[in-house]
Amino acid sequence: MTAATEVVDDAATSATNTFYYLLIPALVLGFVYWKLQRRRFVDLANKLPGPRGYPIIGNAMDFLGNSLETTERFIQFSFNYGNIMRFWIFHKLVVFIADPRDVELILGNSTHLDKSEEYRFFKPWLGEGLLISSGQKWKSHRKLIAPTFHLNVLKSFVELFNANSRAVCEKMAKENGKTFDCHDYMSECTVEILLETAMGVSKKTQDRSGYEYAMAVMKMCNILHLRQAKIWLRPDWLFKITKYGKEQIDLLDVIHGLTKKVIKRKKEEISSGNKKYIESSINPEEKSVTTAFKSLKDDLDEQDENDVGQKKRLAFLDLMIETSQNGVVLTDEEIKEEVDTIMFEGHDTTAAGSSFFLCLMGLHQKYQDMCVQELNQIFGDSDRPATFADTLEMKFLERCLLEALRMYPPVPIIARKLQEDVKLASSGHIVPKGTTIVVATVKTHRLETYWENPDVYNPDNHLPEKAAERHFYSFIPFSAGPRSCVGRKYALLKLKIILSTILRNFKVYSDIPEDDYRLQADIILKRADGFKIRLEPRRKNIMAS
Ligand code: HEM
Repeated sequence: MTAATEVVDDAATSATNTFYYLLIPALVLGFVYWKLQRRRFVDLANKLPGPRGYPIIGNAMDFLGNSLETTERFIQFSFNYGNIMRFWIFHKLVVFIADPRDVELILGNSTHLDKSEEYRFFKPWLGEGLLISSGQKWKSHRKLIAPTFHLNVLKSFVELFNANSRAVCEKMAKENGKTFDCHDYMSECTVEILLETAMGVSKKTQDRSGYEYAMAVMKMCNILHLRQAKIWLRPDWLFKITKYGKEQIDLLDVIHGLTKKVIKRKKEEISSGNKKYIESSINPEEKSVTTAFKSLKDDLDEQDENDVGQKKRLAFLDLMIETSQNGVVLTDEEIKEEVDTIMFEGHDTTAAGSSFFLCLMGLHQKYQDMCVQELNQIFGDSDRPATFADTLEMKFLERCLLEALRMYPPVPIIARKLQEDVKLASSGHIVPKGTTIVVATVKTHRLETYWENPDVYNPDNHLPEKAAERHFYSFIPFSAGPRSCVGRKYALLKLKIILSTILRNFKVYSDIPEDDYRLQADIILKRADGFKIRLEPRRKNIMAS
């Protein structure tokens, strides 16, 4: 060995030694810092009220069982622990909140826009669509999609809402006098409406795939809920080899099959020069589908209020395809993700909301009669379709609908990942950064401090003077703040037309008292015992006319 190579070797050895001398303290320091942070995290977490857990697994056992059992267990927990509940699922901290003052800190703040990790189970289905995307992608897509639910666009859908409402009445007329589950009818109807309106696919080109799609979505929601509730189904590699993993592949075939077909047809239609611009303007008195959420203004209100003059607009899928064709960054995959998102969010929520409404009308005949009285005043003896202006007159029906959404919010919880520590306004507790925070809408809507007799169905809870007095975040069926539901106005308008059409045609009965409802949160809140109702035609010839 030469002197020169010895010098080089010595230098290398000393560099290696220096590296280790620096690395080891850095690692130790890093570990100590992580430990201190973790200790702080754990200390803060353990100051929050919640059930005692076991070493290592924490409260994971509380999440075992089917979705009906876990929903019922969580309702019981919420009685025991009040408005803040802490759970450990192994090392992961999950905190449920319900007080509107705390909810406002999360939903009203644009720091906490990122969805929690649990939403990743939606990815094989919805990809990076609006519901789960984050950062710049979410921001730019929201800006693109929100105007496709502009009031002008919604007004142009009224005719289709009417035609489909009438069609579902004709289908349900076959159940005359029998007790049946109305959810499947509502589900199929809302899928078909979405296809015709937001997707612009004409009825002539539709087939039974709407029904098959709705049924596949229901089963997918079940699987997604199971993945959240059952810890062993969480790791992808384990999930894939279970029967649920295999079933998911088949269900996604049906779901994506329909969305791909819809996009293909729309592209063909547009390339044959058939682009449907919507031209209409809003009268000042028609500035909103409802005034129910006017204290919680969001981007949807701003776009309607700031609208001046007559503008050409495109419905959702037309705009998506035009944007992509104009070369703005929107890939075919992104279009598919957004179509899947709108199809899911837009149908299952309204199907559940309308089914709860019908059961409640069946149970509370007095309120049903009052709705029908209001409808008689609007329509008299005529069975003409509803206009947009008519829906603004359906004030009592709207209150009945809002009350159904209060007691049985179709989206019962909303989860976010905390981006920084949050000091809760209700108790002063600090919830540390990194926590999965769950807004328990279903509980917020039943707090005695904010609602008189919260377990009693009372449409007067939504009288404008009562709503104005209440905390704005005490009624959040559509979430609130920058990440509120983009389809809120669409949903309310569509529901008013479907439900008023049903009540004009049928007297609705339901015999099961609310105390016997078996609630199940399969992502969307449903009744495990089924949405059983009975119908009786109001006029003999109504469906024949
Ligand atoms: C009664 C009917 C509906 C209810 C109760 C409802 C409720 C909600 C709620 C609570 C959220 C927030 C979810 C979360 O943050 O995890 C949401 C988001 C969303 N909803 Fe709805 N929704 C309804 C109907 C609709 C309709 C008809 C559409 C579309 C046609 C729609 C499209 C969306 C989209 C795209 C999002 C994600 C928005 C974003 O993250 O920026 N929803 N909805």
